Order: sequence, then C-alpha cells, then structure tokens
Amino acid sequence: MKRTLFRTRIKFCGMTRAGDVRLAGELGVDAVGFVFAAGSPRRVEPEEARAMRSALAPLVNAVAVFRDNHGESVREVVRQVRPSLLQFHGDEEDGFCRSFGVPYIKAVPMRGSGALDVIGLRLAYPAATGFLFDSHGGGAEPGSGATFDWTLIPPGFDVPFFVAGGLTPDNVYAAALATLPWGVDAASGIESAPGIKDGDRMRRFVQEVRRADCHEIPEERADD
Ligand SMILES: O=C(O)c1ccccc1N[C@@H]1O[C@H](COP(=O)(O)O)[C@@H](O)[C@H]1O
Repeated sequence: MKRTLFRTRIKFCGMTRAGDVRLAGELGVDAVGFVFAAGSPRRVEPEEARAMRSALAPLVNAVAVFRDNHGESVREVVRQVRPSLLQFHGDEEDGFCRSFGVPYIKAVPMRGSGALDVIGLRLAYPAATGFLFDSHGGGAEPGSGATFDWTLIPPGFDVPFFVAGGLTPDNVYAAALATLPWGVDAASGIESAPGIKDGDRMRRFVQEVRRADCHEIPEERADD
C-alpha cells in the first residue's frame, strides 16, 4: 500500500463515558469502540452504547466489539447502536461474522500461534474488510495491555490491518513505523483505570501517531 501522505487511522476502544467519546472526536480519532464481550471490564449494555453514540462527532465511526457472543446479542447491538463496523475477537467464522449485514474486521491472536498463515487467514475470512492483529492468544486476554512481536506481521500484507495490544502514547510511534498499519487501536494504554479514559494519554497518543505519519518511509518500504 503506497505510503505517501499516509494518515494512520486511530481507534480508541472500550468507551464507557460520553465525555470520552466526545473528546476522541475532538482529537480527530477515526473510530471509537464499544465492547460487548462477556468478562471485559469495559463491557457495556447496548442501551449504554446507544446513549454514548449520540456524543459521537460527525464522521467518527462506532465499532461494536464482540468475543464469541451469541448471534442474537450481536443482532440486538446492531439494531440499537447502528455500528458502522463489527470487530470479532473470538473463534467466530466468516459465515457468522458476515451474517449481520455490517462490514467486519477479524481480530487475529498473535501470541502462542507461531508464524502467521497469511493465505489461510485470507481464505478463512474472505468477507473481512480488514484484520486486527492483537496480543491475545496463548493464555493472554484481549484488552490486557500486553504487546506482541510486531515483526510477526508479514510485510506487504495487502488487506487493511490494525495493530493493537498494549499500545500506549510511549510505544505507538515505534509500532506505527515498525508495522506501517492501516490503523492502530488502543484500550488500556489510554486509560487511568479499566474503562476510564485519560484525556492526556488520549491526546498524546494521537500526537505520537501523527508524528509517525510525518516520518519519511524509505522507498523500498513505501510500496508495502
Ligand atoms: O478491551 C477489552 O476489554 C476487550 C475485551 C474483549 C475483546 C476485545 C477487547 N478490546 C480490544 O483489545 C485490543 C487491545 O486492547 P489493549 O490496548 O491491549 O488494552 C483492542 O483491539 C481492543 O479493541
């Protein structure tokens, strides 16, 4: 993907307060995520997410995040929250992910699974509009703030992908330059406590991504 004048997309995930949603929009974030996965400290009810959605600035996307939720629970979220993108973090298959009539991205566990089978991934999820490489797997939970070895992402991956897992204002610059992703996603790294976003960390995170966007990429990597 050509990198000239590239703007790395930013998603802030695990919103629980309308004020955080509002600030994310003011900072120029592309999307906010609402987590509906059981067991997450950031889990919200569809009604809560619907209420927070009204704090979204124009052109900021709402992403609904699931992990092995029942179809009926996904349908209820789609009905109430009207997300523009679904994010599946569990063992969901393509047929399930695509059945809600909303574009989706599939989270890929990057821990404990060895080398990434790029072709297998594309074949398994032909309808995915993108992938999200995260540090869950091998016993690690999503949203726990752990990082993974960014060199496991193969150069030249030709579908939009997000990098997630333990991204903070202090490491997102390095992550963006190491992986040249379509977007970056953070939950715990921009919080003062689970589900409680920290305004200063959010602001610094965005600044660091924009600093990476200004970095000149060597020509041999720019066409990746
Ligand atoms: O954030 C959660 O609690 C969560 C729970 C279940 C599935 C996904 C979840 N969030 C996603 O986890 C990654 C990484 O989060 P972190 O930055 O390491 O805290 C991110 O993609 C969130 O969208």
